[in-house]
Amino acid sequence: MTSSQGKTLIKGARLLGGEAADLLLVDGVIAEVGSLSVAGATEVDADGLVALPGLVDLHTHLRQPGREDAETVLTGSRAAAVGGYTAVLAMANTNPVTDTAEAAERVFDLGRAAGIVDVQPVGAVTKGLQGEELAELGLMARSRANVRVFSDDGKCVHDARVMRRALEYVKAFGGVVSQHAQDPSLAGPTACCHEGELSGQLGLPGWPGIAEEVIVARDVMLARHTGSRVHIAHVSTAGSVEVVRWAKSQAKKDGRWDVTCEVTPHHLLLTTDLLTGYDPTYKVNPPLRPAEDVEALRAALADGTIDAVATDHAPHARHDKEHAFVDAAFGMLGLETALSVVSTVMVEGGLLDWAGVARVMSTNPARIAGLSQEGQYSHGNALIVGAPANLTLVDPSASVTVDRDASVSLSRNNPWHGRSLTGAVHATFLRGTATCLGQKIVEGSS
Ligand SMILES: NC(=O)N[C@@H](CC(=O)O)C(=O)O
Ligand SMILES: [Zn+2]
Ligand SMILES: [Zn+2]
Repeated sequence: MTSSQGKTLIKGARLLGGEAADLLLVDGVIAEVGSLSVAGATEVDADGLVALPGLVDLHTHLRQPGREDAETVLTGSRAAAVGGYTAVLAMANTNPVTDTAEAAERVFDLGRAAGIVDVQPVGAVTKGLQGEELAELGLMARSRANVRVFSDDGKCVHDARVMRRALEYVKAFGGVVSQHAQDPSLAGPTACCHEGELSGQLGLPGWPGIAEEVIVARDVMLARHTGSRVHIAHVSTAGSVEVVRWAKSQAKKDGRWDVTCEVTPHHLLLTTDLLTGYDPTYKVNPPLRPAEDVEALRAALADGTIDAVATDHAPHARHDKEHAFVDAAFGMLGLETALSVVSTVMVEGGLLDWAGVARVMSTNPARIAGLSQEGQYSHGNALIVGAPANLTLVDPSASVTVDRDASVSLSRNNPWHGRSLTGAVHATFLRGTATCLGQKIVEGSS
């Protein structure tokens, strides 16, 4: 383990892609920033590397408890560290569902025991994700796990009355409801790809963008009505972005509502025409969309309409994924490749600078998840003296060809396999301790 008690000196990193400086990490915090030479410190050569605050993923499926053959809190934490993350929000659609304080504390404790990233459990909105009765929202919030984000992800909270009650409830403790926006009456139970010309040609039951958009529209109005916080998970259409852009412009006027949203790396780059080969690796919910939607998502991430990039890392065992397209499980891996995809699409594409990447992959997600003010467990901080030493070193010019078999995840449903991307995570530090160094997980950090 790299000097958890000792000192680490990061030499010559470009802070948020700007000026180069040395960073001294001592006892879990950034102790000094400047031109430094420190006797007895472990030195990390960061010449040419960009330093970002540790990445925060608002949307990770860790599969424990229940599907430890696909991922565990430990293996998912390793994948997160390799991907530059220092905190992840673990979705509630496990078995059993994270719908009680005890269940949330179990996930929280597994995360602390792994000790590689801060694992923050997401609480279910409704018992068993059934969409009917509210789960123990208050008890989860007051538990040791300090749950602030609630989601039935995998399922939409489709009953407007239930959504309204949930928003009213979480408002009391500054919680947020993260909505998987998909109206079940517009997206039938067999839908498995974007509804359009191609779904007709392929003979696959499609689900239309409007199934997402009507829920986004309803929920931003519920956010206004309740004065509570709605976060839209994995927005995938130009129409959703339009609704959020409108809601944010209105919210600026009266300050009464708070709407945020996230986009996944795959919806920023992959399009629905990948489905022509019926490869279930590309089967995901919400589905890959046409290029016009992808363009709108990129523009919205650049202009701040979309607040965050979140992976929706969704590991699946081979026997659940390797089926005929209609029968395969929904979801794809994302933690290890997210930064490289964002670097390729947004930075190389001239749409965001590195300060912008820090905003959408660390600062904004930390704020949305309520992790900005948690003392030594705080994330998304500026790289300044006294801040917790959660940081990521990125090599902006590294050229990587993704190899799914090099993954530390237990699953192999990797849609990026064989693709070349520009920009890669070099190292990750959690409270001053390297969890990933030279693109490798640090042995013993678990
Ligand atoms: N994204 C997916 O396609 N699948 C997710 C569920 C979800 O995020 O809706 C999963 O849990 O596998
Ligand atoms: Zn979802
Ligand atoms: Zn998800």
